[in-house]
Amino acid sequence: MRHMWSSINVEKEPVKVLVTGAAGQIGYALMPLIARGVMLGPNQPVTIHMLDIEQAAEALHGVKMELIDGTFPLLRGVVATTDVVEACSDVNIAIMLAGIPRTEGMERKDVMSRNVSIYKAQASALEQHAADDCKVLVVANPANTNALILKEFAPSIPEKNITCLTRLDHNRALGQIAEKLKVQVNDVKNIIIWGNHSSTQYPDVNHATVTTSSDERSSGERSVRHLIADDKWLNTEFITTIQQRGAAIIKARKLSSALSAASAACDHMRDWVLGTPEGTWVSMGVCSDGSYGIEPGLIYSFPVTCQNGEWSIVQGLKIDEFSRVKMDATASELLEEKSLAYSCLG
Ligand SMILES: NC(=O)c1ccc[n+]([C@@H]2O[C@H](COP(=O)([O-])OP(=O)(O)OC[C@H]3O[C@@H](n4cnc5c(N)ncnc54)[C@H](O)[C@@H]3O)[C@@H](O)[C@H]2O)c1
Ligand SMILES: O=C(O)C[C@H](O)C(=O)O
Repeated sequence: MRHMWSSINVEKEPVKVLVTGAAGQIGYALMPLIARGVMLGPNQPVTIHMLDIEQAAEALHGVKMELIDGTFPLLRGVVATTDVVEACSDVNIAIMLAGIPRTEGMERKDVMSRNVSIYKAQASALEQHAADDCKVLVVANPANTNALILKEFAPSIPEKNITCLTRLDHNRALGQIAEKLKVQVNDVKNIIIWGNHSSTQYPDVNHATVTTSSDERSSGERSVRHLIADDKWLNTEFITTIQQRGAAIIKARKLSSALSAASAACDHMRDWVLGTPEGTWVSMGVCSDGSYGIEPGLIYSFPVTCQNGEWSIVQGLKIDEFSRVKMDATASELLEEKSLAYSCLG
């Protein structure tokens, strides 16, 4: 199988991008971003493979018509199908949105029994029909555990190619810090989301910095914790705001987040494929190798940098006692979710 990422042709071959659950609300926000080059870059043609279920086939066809009507120069083809084999064939990237979202009052793991079975079934389709180097991003909830099930039921897909979305939480945390400090969100970096995309996740600002505008005596990066100078807020309200942001959006919209989720999915894939900027890390749910004492094999959100299409966990960060307790609590929840998932699968 050819390796798409090393291509140096001026006229690049299209990358095949699978979007499952494509007739849903994240799909509707995501598709134009992919077609415009926001995910894979302004010079990378794409073919989009959209998968949904039979009941959504007509709506899926409507999205296909809109993509054609969008006259996107990078879009070289659209497949709209309810056939999982056709959808997965030779895809280089898979964005997995398929599943039911939670509604008000539910935790994300409450949709487990419906959603994990989709990931078990679609694991083998991806394993058998996707390109060998296919990069997979699981967005549907419970995202970490769906990705874990996909990994376990597709053992020939390299573990490093299966990830889940915690970039939305990461971006939410950047947004809250930027609002608090009244700075540009672009100037804030190196926040970390540890653990599960759930209400036990731990948004950690201990290594985060803000690029301050230079004056004669000071320029460069300053610690977020130092600039905010309010440990009580950082250790309580900030953390719960990020943990509960998804629920707050459901309460307000009566629907779960979609435009921010689609945007975060693009950020995740773009950085994975094209690389993170020098000196910047991002959060991704990836297979633990035991770093920071997290059980190997769990899909856990870590700080990562990406280069040449590969992510690596940032090593050597100092972890204080407060952080350790929170990182372990979210790891414990993931272990519980794993056994719940297996009991749902029978
Ligand atoms: N990780 C994150 O940060 C994050 C953020 C937002 C939403 N989510 C999750 O993403 C998922 C999608 O959200 P949404 O708002 O687009 O939901 P949605 O209900 O609008 O769309 C889901 C789509 O999946 C389809 N589907 C269901 N079973 C399928 C199957 N077996 N194969 C193919 N398609 C199937 C449905 O028909 C529907 O069109 C939900 O689980 C939601 O909770 C995760
Ligand atoms: O919270 C949800 O259920 C949707 C999504 O995971 C989110 O974080 O917005």
